[in-house]
Amino acid sequence: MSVLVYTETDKGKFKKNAWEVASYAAALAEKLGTEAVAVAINPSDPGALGTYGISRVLEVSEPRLETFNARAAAAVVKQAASQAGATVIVVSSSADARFMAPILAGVLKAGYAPNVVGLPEQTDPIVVRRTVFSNKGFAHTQLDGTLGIIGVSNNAFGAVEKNGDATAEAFSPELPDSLFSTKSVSVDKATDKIAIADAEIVVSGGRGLKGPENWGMVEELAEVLGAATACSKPVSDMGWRPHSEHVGQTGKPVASNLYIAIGISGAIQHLAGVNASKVKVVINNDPEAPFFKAADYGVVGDAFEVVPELIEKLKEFKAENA
Ligand SMILES: Cc1cc2nc3c(=O)[nH]c(=O)nc-3n(C[C@H](O)[C@H](O)[C@H](O)COP(=O)(O)OP(=O)(O)OC[C@H]3O[C@@H](n4cnc5c(N)ncnc54)[C@H](O)[C@@H]3O)c2cc1C
Repeated sequence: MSVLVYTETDKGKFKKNAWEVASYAAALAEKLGTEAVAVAINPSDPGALGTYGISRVLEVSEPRLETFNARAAAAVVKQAASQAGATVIVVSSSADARFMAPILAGVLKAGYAPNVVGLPEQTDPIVVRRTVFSNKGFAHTQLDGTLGIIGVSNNAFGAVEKNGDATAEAFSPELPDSLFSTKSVSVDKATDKIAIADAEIVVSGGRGLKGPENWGMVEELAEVLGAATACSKPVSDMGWRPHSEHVGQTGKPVASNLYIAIGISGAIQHLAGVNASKVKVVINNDPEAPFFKAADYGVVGDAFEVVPELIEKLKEFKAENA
């Protein structure tokens, strides 16, 4: 018996979500009185997972998997689960993991609970709390059967460092060529900016910013905070910002530790996609803007005065605490 975690890599480097799912798997293994084993594809430093509580890493070296392939990844994880004698498999909420996990659930005839926001409330059988209906509610889902797959929501658990060592074992799953018969498309990142999905802090702008020429201060605030930039739907519809920044019910979901909304009214469709964020701050000159009801902190004021002042104060704070 063990907990197996699928830790994702990008060009050999572990993705940020790998630390979070490894930490989750380690805590779950402790709860179940067993070990946490990771499977990683082409990792350059598998031992790094020891810092997050993993004791063993099944290291797959496979050039055909340099580009993500959901069916092949599912085959890897399936065979790793068998090798590790896993009763639970932990995956992230990345687009790749969301593509792979249902295939894995199908081939293993296992239950799959995505959007999980904490350790199981009950372990025999496993019952997890997960967000549903665009983060508007919670469901308590029971994983029946001998094997269950848990998809951990981004930033729901965090990365928890420990003083551990992980031993890496070469693992060579059988991957027939037929798994690679479909063409995989690889998308290079357009910029080196922090991706919304990986961001701990997101700075987002709405129609209140009047035009694309005013985004300099949003980008500067994001840079000072090490944040990703995002926007409301009308802003991307009008072409002020790229569609990749559109967040909300019909855009990207945000589950950051801090979400700063500038000149965004807080329409239900916007909030549906961002309310999984831990702390929400709104800057709006209308005290009646609905976002104030959903926010943890609010500044009633003109964004064109508040944001530059905030940037200045943050720069001062960083200089004093450097
Ligand atoms: C089916 C459907 C799906 C949708 N999906 C999404 C979605 O995924 N994401 C999304 O964002 N929207 C979505 N929408 C649109 C949504 O209903 C709202 O229209 C949209 O979120 C409003 O964007 P906004 O807050 O930027 O603009 P507005 O509603 O125009 O709000 C602008 C805000 O800026 C404030 N403001 C103005 N000037 C200043 C200033 N100088 N300083 C500070 N504040 C100022 C105003 O007080 C106002 O509150 C969807 C709508 C539908 C019907």
